[in-house]
Amino acid sequence: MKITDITLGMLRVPLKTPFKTALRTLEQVEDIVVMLHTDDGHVGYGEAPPTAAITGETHGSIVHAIRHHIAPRLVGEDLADLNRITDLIQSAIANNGSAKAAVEIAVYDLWGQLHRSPVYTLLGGGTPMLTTDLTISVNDVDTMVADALAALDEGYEALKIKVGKDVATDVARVRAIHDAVAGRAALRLDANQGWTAKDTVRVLTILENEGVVLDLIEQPVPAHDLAGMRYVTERVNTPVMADESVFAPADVMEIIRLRAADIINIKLMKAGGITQALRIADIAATHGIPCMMGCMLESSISVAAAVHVAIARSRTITRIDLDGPSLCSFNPVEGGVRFDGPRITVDDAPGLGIGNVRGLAPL
Ligand SMILES: C[C@H](N)C(=O)N[C@@H](CCC(=O)O)C(=O)O
Ligand SMILES: [Mg+2]
Repeated sequence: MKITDITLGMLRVPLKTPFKTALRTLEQVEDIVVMLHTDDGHVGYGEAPPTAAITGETHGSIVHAIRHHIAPRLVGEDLADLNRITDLIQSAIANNGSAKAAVEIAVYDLWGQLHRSPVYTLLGGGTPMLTTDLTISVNDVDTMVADALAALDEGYEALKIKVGKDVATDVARVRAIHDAVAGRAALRLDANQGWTAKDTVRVLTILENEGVVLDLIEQPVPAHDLAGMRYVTERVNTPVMADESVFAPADVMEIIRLRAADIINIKLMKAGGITQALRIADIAATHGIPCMMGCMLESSISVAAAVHVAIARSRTITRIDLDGPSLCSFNPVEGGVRFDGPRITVDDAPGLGIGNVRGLAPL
């Protein structure tokens, strides 16, 4: 099975409600879809979201990196040599993790089709079922409480509450949701770099003293501030999770060396795809550090790939934040992973199991 062509499309899917974090507000998924075509008529799918605020990537940069740096290296390559192809992708250009991830995901999809097995089986196997949390966007207190209660009605057992705005209102947000949820769901906070280290310790000390038990606090301080992250980790009981501070395997090694965080959030778009995400999970496993599998604002093509990785590394990846497809107003993908509220299930279709993607505009 040899790669003969690489085509791109634009996928637009409106969200059910605007997605709001300390970094940005978004009303629709607008992602680049990669299709790898082979000499025997197979198609592998991948997807890249332009998350400029986090990865620095835009639509333009993703398309340029794929068309001019990555794709020319892949035509004629044989899927039987997965390692060679992933090396070619990773060494094509520095950074540009989402562009690399989209192409790599499509390669793994084809690799699974070549071996007539789901990707997770080829990565080591596991139970093809996960449970995701749901993100509660940062809004006024009443809206967030209503959103949290609606999520409970849909069966979610873990909520990822976006904070990182002004500290006093953030405390009020978490307190109100904690009281309304009354123990029916685990509560995770994600400040998306919005607080200082001292703010974070202040907020968490107030909440902890009031008896608010949190599953974790994610990326409270700016990505580069590992000293600040460590300052927080040393002073609060709530587990601290690094997100924007960890893109590559070297970043997780530094976090571990500094003891700057308790948990790592792995995302294919930060890592540059499946190969590096597996390395991060394996480094974390070696050091006994648990991981979350997370996503950007992505639809069910690239999130499907994250699902396969999370299943295959379920001993290390113990928390799942793969709610991108649940935030979308419809699923553009036929076949593939099934996203049904908090429940995610995978059938035994080869690769990622994607049959077709509806509404793709050619690029
Ligand atoms: C969608 C997911 N639950 C999430 O919150 N992901 C990111 C932010 C993604 C984005 O801005 O597109 C995170 O910070 O964990
Ligand atoms: Mg985060």
